[in-house]
Amino acid sequence: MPAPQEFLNYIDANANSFIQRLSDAVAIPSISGDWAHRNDVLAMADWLNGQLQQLGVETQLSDLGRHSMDGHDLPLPPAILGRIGNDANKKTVLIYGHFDVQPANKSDGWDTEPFTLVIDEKTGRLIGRGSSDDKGPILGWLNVLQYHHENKVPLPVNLVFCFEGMEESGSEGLDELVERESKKGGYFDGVDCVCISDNYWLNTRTPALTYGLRGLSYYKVTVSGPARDLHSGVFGRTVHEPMTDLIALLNTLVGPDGNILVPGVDEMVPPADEEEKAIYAKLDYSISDIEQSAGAAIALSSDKVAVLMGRMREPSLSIHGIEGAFSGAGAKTVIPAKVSGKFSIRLVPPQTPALVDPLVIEHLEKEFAKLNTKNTLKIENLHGGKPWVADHRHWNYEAAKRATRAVYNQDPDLTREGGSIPVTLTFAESLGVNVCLLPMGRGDDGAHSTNEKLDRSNFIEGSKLLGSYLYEIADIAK
Ligand SMILES: C[C@H](N)C(=O)N[C@@H](Cc1c[nH]cn1)C(=O)O
Ligand SMILES: [Zn+2]
Ligand SMILES: [Zn+2]
Repeated sequence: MPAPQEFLNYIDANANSFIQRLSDAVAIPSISGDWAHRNDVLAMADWLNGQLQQLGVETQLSDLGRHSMDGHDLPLPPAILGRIGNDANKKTVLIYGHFDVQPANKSDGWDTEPFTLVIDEKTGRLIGRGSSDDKGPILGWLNVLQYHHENKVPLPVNLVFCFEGMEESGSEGLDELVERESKKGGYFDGVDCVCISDNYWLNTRTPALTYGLRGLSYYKVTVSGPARDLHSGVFGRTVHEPMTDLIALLNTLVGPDGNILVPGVDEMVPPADEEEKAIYAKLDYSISDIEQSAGAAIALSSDKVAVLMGRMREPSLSIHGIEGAFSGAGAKTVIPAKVSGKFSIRLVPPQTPALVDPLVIEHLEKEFAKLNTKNTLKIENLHGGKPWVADHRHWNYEAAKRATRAVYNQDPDLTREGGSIPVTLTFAESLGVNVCLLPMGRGDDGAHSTNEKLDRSNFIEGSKLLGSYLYEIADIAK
């Protein structure tokens, strides 16, 4: 059963106020990875909790305890649990999303202030940190709720919400909560399926449903030696320099062709057969899509299937940054005393952090020993998560396919995502139900990057999509 026409009309008629609400959400810089912004993440939890309550959702804030970040003891942001509807004759759908965002500073290269939503009337872009990842999609659910609440129209399904504020920083504390609440009598007991809107279409024109995510293992490698930063004119070529050792170490991790040089990591993944390659060949995607979203002609291959497999079914290793290194303007002639390289590996089945971590540690220690340095090495695993793949023939996906056809008049691409949402597998395993990823944004949204945006049409049509999906679930469940 398609969503009622009044619902679709309501979303169109209220588009401007929905965008205003997105602007209010973007204005809260809820950066989970920066201890100095922890109060903003807490404020964002309060704001979202208030919005849900105003729209008729019964909520509770679930305390996830405390943790330490960069030497600061901090409260973890609470998870927001919500429920609306308790009709035994209806399916119960669990909605997950995250209200924290990646860091952003104008000086990173943004054209506008990252935490002020800018509406570009010419392009229809809504530009601001979190617009696509993941405040826009969360607010899409609020838009759906608002129609039903204001018009006193019962929802076609029961909804249970789980919104967290630490997704961009390893979802600390959430797995335990999900496992506990999935047990008999727990908050999530009775959930029939899960829907997550926290990723992107493959391109800028074809809606997608996503049935796989890569896992992640995130490492911090610290090399230290001198008791303090040193003058390079006085100490250069007289001491072992931590930065030199670290760069040598980082250089042993990945080749310029993307191949992972840590022995055993790439080898763990079986090669794709012709049948699997045909799946990638069929997707609506071209090299210009990746180059358009990357903003430069820098694809690793001109073969579309090779590029798609690199993102969806192969592991990747990325070097993210060096803490403690000189990075300011000017020409400071320092030898940094302690530097930490940060890198992560995106994992695919059958890889897990437990299988890959020992290989990485053994490799780093072996390569460090080859340097014959007197500096010291420390290896830390900051966070991780397993990869996930779902059955896209399940009725949950059928409902999402029907909703996509109803709203976009198009069949969705079936994709596996290169990013990670570690709690996805926890939901699937703890609840024993199907999880469907129903993205709102486009492949060129620039999530985690500068000038992140969500197209107005994706926000509005995406809100219709989320509502339509619920009606299709109710229809299939009859
Ligand atoms: C796909 C999702 N929107 C996302 O961005 N996930 C992050 C999760 C993460 C893990 N460590 C830090 N962030 C990602 O894939 O990077
Ligand atoms: Zn996200
Ligand atoms: Zn993200």
